[in-house]
Amino acid sequence: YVQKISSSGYSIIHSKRAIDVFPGPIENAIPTVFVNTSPAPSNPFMPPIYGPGYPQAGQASCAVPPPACPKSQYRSMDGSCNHLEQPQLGMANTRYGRLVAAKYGDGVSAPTRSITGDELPNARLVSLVVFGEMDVPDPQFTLVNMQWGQVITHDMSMQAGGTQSRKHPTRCCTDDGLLISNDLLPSTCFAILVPPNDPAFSQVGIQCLNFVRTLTDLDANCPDRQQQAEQLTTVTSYMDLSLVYGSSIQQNSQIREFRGGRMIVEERNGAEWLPSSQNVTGDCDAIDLTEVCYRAGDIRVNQNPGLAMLHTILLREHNRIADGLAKLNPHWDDRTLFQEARKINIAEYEHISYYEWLPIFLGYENMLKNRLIYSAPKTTHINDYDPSIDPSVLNGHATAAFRYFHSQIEGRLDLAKKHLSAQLTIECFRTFYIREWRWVPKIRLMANIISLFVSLFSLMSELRSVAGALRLSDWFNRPGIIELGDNFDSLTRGHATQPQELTDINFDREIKHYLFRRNRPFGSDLRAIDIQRNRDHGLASYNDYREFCGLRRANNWEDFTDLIDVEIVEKLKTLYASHEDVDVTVGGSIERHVIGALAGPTFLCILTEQFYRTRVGDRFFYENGDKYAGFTPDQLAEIRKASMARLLCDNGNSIESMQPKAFLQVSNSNPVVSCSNIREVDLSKWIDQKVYLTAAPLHYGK
Ligand code: HEM
Repeated sequence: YVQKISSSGYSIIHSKRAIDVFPGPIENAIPTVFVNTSPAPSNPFMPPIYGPGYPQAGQASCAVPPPACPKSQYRSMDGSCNHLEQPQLGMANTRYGRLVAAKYGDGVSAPTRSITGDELPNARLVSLVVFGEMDVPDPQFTLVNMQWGQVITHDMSMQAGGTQSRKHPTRCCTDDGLLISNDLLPSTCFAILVPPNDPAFSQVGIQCLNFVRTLTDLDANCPDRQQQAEQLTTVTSYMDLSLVYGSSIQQNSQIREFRGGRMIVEERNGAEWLPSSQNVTGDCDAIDLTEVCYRAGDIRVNQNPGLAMLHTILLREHNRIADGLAKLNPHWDDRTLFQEARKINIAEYEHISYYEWLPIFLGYENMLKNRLIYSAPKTTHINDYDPSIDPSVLNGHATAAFRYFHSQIEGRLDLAKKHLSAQLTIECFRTFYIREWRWVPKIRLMANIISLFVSLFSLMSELRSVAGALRLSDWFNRPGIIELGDNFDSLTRGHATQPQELTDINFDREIKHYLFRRNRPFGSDLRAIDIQRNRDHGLASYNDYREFCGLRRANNWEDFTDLIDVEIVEKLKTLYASHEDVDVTVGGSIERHVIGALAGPTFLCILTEQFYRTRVGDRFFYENGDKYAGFTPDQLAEIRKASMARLLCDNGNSIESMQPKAFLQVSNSNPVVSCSNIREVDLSKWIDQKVYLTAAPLHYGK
């Protein structure tokens, strides 16, 4: 068992050594192949857009927990009082947690350096040499899988002081990509320098990629700061759909309708959409003020079309539940309807995330063994809340391990229509069979019965065909595209049909050279940013994390070959001065995967630790049987029927069919079926009958 004290003072005692937990053989990873980029498209540069509301350098605040926690059956908006004795745990504007002590260049806050004292190898160079950009579709998983991952990410953390996709007001590079001279350089700058002969950026003379350091508890002068800097995260750590509801009461009140328990929506073309941003040109790369730009519980909502689509679906699900509850309990007031709908929405999301999504990433057996999920009867609570577990999001998780899944991003978003022939067959059936069968000759009846079988067959196989596609970098920060024509449903179907990119060392060109290009020929490189962020946050080395996870500490380069292919280790040798220097973001991303999981042993150890803490450190986790805050056994059984497929069915504009396992591609064992054949959560179990207080469920765990 691993028994380590983290830098924030708590010990990790539950997890077995990674080597014991994952004893199986290791799969081969895809070899790196570096493909040169195409010539730059000739789009003109857009004028720079500045606007109010961006976080400014030096602007960070520390959470102030309430002096006492009121008794509440619902989560607070800012995460406070989830832990009753330490109300600040998991709150917005608190520190990331750390598994392994920080390794700052100056021991306090400066970016990590080599053990030789020199700078670490250039982040863009590492991105180009170690990571590929091949387009390798995943054979099993759909793009919804990747997109749900980003939803979970945005729910759990957001580094302080960043603008994410929007142009940062702190400039480390000039607008034409040159480094600003040292005497004018803001202190939060840590620009990524572009190496000479860069296959993309050198074509247009870009020598510098903007990068602004994350704000820390030292910047914010937090009262309980220690000597070493700890980065702050500005959203609640819990999986509580803070991206939908906001991470403070103020944020929440700007998106809540305060009627019928509903969240604000705007109606256009017969559908309900997220409310509009109050600062269109500031929050989006809008060309004019009439362009659609959304407001939600998280400022990153507009970042890409798939994300805006899932935000919309989660918002509609809230209102769908609130409306359903209002019909069943007409005596409930707005607050009760809002909080109950929020509680159900969060529970469905947690259920989908832990039982449908995470097993794909962490492996079902691994999750069972480490008590992240249970195989329990449907009405049985799992009472594993442990107040000794800190629910904070770990720096090694958010800044290294979870970002490995940037590899799943696809640069082309398919728009999938219902298949025309299937549609025609259904129409034919409707017209002739249903309306006219009474009086048509028998022969026509026979023909129509055949047509019924054909249409059923089409339904059971595949109803979709690709009618177009969006280039990701054309639509960063321009979410309005999802409202055009039938795009919302087509994008939803597309995400449920299209393979995600294979989880490997390849990162799509759209995020490797064109990230947030804002109509310019090139943008930035997300992989280089991930590596630079690793150093900005002073993460301990790959070797340190190996050791922490119970794996063998390498004494030389060759020792890495137990988990990493020899050819990749050879590449590392050409870049890093020592095997002790390898960044965990890099080392963890090139390990061969553990069988049944989508990561190698080091990242799997960090991810497993994180999702254990996120579950067990959350007093409101949906499976808890707390008499006051939990669900009744019958309600819990309903929540456990929630699925990604049904969520998409219920909240599209007009999605009528879906494969039952939406994270998996359509196949004979996962055919597209009518939405009515996919189980739904029956809200009648929420009819106010006061049975709740008398229920005596069986309990698992303590
Ligand atoms: C089109 C999809 C995505 C885009 C464009 C994107 C882009 C970004 C960007 C720009 C950042 C901030 C980088 C920095 O300044 O350090 C970021 C952070 C991050 N991303 Fe992604 N990402 C995407 C999908 C995902 C997915 C699928 C995952 C994981 C499953 C993920 C995990 C993370 C994590 C953990 C962070 C750090 C969050 C924080 O604590 O601030 N992202 N991403």
